[in-house]
Amino acid sequence: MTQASEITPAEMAALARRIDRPVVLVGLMGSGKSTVGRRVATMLETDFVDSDEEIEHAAQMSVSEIFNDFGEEYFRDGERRVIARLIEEGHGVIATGGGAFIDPETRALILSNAIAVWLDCDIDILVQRTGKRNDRPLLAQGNPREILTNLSKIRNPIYGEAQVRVETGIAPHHRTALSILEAIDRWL
Ligand SMILES: Nc1ncnc2c1ncn2[C@@H]1O[C@H](COP(=O)(O)OP(=O)(O)OP(=O)(O)O)[C@@H](O)[C@H]1O
Ligand SMILES: O=C(O)C1=C[C@@H](O)[C@@H](O)[C@H](O)C1
Ligand SMILES: [Mg+2]
Repeated sequence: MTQASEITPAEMAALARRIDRPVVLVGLMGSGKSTVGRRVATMLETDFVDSDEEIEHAAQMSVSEIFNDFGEEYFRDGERRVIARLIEEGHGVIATGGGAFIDPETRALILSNAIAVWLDCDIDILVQRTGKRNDRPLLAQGNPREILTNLSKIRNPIYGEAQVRVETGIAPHHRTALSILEAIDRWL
């Protein structure tokens, strides 16, 4: 494929045909899994689902309410089941919640049935992006920068098991989506 900024409709269609499994986005809170993932799906002319949204829909509660009322373990159980269903249904692009890929069962399922893409992003950028809303219960438990820094130390080696890694910096959503497609194209 030529440079991403020059992907032609024919090249995009050819890439979409070569992608024979769901593209599953993993990474820390604020890395862009939900917003950029939706763009990737639109560009590939495929469907998009978000595991956090699916859990909220199934429970008829927000992620924060589930954490507050039932605790993180209960949320993780639901997340494991929802992601197994989404993989089984074979969606085009799946945005996971930030902790989903850390669960060994979920990770094994994703790695053997999907293309996992790690959106790797600087803590400074994540702090700035996640600061806009307070709907992430883990970040409400203390200093968001410290929490994100600690999570990155624990999780980055695990996110690193994804087949594809994309460094995402300060760039428009569309540009990041193109970088993801380029990286998948190189990996395939
Ligand atoms: N590449 C980008 N450029 C500019 N803003 C971005 C980019 N990626 C994400 N953002 C912004 O950062 C915020 C968080 O992004 P998003 O909700 O997609 O993250 P997430 O990875 O899905 O997080 P979570 O794990 O909490 O679900 C949103 O306001 C989004 O618009
Ligand atoms: O990184 C995490 O563990 C989380 C990320 C969000 O997507 C939600 O799934 C929830 O807030 C937990
Ligand atoms: Mg999200």
